[in-house]
Amino acid sequence: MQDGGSIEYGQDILVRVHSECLTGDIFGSARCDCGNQLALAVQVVEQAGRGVVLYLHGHEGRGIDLGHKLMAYNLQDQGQIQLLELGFSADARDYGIGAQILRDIRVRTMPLMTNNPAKFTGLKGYGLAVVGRVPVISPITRNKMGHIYGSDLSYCKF
Ligand SMILES: Nc1nc2c(ncn2[C@@H]2O[C@H](COP(=O)(O)OP(=O)(O)OP(=O)(O)O)[C@@H](O)[C@H]2O)c(=O)[nH]1
Repeated sequence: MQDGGSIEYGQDILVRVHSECLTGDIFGSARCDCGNQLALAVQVVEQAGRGVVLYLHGHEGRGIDLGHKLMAYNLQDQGQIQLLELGFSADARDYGIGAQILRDIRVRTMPLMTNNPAKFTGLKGYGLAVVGRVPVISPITRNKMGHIYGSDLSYCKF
């Protein structure tokens, strides 16, 4: 967790709740934009002079864990999208712990840095309110570009 500046009364605190991604965050994989988004979030908080970057463990592969994510990547490479058929959820992440951590450090209302509207509902409750969304538009990755330009394989969407 990076906490830049003072939280004071916890109002309008810029927050990024980042799901762990070993391949993207640590190794800079171009299969997803996680690494770029993390770097951008840290930079935006630094520039704002105040904010929180919360790095959530247990979220790897959108909650299906690293091993299954790597299996998904292999299936992608073979041109198959079978993870849902194998019984995995499209998004198994739980934001309860993240919400409690934010509450603990006295965040109350926050503009949230995300491109995913599902995070809004996940972080409600525990006395927290999401009062706006700040898009996290990071440099496009090679694989995402492939997706935009017509590949059938959504790089992160299963
Ligand atoms: N299941 C699955 N998860 C992936 C894949 N590629 C990256 N991830 C994971 O997806 C998580 C990030 O989810 P994203 O959909 O990129 O973004 P988000 O967190 O929902 O939304 P943002 O706040 O906009 O970043 C990380 O935990 C990554 O490890 C993939 O191909 N399949």
